[in-house]
Amino acid sequence: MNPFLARLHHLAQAPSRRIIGLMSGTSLDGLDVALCRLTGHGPGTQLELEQFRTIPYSEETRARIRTVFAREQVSLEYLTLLHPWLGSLHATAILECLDDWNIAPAEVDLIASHGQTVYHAPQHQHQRADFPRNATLQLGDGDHVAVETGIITLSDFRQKHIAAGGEGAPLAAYGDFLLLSSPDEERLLLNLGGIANFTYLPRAGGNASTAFSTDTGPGNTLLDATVRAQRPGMQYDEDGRLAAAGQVHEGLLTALLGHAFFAAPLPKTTGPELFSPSFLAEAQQRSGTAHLRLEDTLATLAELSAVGVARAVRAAFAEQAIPAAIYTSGGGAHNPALLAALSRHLPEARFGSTDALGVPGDAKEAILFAVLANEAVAGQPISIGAGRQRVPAVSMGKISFPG
Ligand SMILES: Nc1ncnc2c1ncn2[C@@H]1O[C@H](COP(=O)(O)OP(=O)(O)OP(=O)(O)O)[C@@H](O)[C@H]1O
Ligand SMILES: CC(=O)N[C@H]1[C@@H]2OC[C@@H](O2)[C@@H](O)[C@@H]1O[C@H](C)C(=O)O
Repeated sequence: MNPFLARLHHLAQAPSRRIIGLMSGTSLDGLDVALCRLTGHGPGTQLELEQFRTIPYSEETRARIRTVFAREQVSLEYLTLLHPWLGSLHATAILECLDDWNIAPAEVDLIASHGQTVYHAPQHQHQRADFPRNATLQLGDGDHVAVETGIITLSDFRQKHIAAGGEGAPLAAYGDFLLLSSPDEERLLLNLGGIANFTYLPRAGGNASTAFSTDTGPGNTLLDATVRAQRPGMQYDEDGRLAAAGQVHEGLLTALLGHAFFAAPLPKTTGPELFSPSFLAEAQQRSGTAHLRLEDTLATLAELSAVGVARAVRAAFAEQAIPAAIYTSGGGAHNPALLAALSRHLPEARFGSTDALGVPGDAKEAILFAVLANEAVAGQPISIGAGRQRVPAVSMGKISFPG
């Protein structure tokens, strides 16, 4: 037997596994590295987050990713070169973290690598009759991660979800369901990343098929792009100070909310391919607001993110009451202007952070991929939200051996 298969066989039967989850999201701020000890599998999964770090991307790395990121047309040579280069960059980041944490690669069982999304193309967004399918592309080849770290690596998690009928995202529901369901309350878990999404969790032991996750629209992506364009050197509106100093412009907000995405049925996914600077520029032109003060534009964009969330939440529950408990995660959870807008649009909800549930918000997405790898190796194919999501039970992630 291939010794790596024997190792996987052993890992699958072990009571627990030490797994590094990796995530680099649409904000391009860096690579999130979560060292997890996962005990058991399925609804009994126990998480111990041993270490977590974000390795910031250098300006050069950001520029390289932006050369292809969310662009309809790119150099095929550049894309080909970027794929292994990013895999190698991620491997180096892992080895640096392990060195700092005084952990040898041989003491880690698996790596779960999301890769870098460079293009997300659900059918409702690309609308091409010649390719009537959902599609998504993540770069950072898993073989390079495995060979350079010496650790068995699972990668490219989204393709199976698409092959089975989904949009390849959000996958959050799988990890949220296994780690954060509660017998005491139904919950919404709201991730405010570049794109915002939420997971609905019924009470643990209730009707699991009602759990699901959906994107809701922009989280920080338009806020970040606007700040970067108008304040060179600034990456984002720290603590939402600029947005808090502005006024929402109703004309611009209406123009932005006019896009069909906001009225589309759930679940749905999106990305910066749609919510781009040109999406904003068109809405500004239609509403005659191109010369608004930066503060007012940011206040309006924070409002847009909050209204997107509130509309999707209300659409999910129609005439019924929404779950009272909403737990936030992701970088936008650090933005008081965004949180204030959310509270205004969902006044009946009680907002907290997933930190209070034992899952630090900044690490949650990286942990998700460790959970998916744990299920692929030691668990069963999982089905979440059969009622709404209509994706049959799947195991996600492709396996790369280090040799
Ligand atoms: N103190 C802060 N004040 C305001 N905004 C903040 C703060 N800290 C982080 N952010 C926002 O969070 C962003 C990073 O969020 P996060 O790392 O969750 O995104 P991501 O994982 O790349 O996105 P996605 O979940 O869409 O893939 C920053 O670009 C910024 O907009
Ligand atoms: C295609 C893609 O990378 N989508 C990301 C992105 O970032 C947030 C939102 O858009 C979400 O749909 C997804 O990531 C999380 C981890 C998910 O799949 O749940």
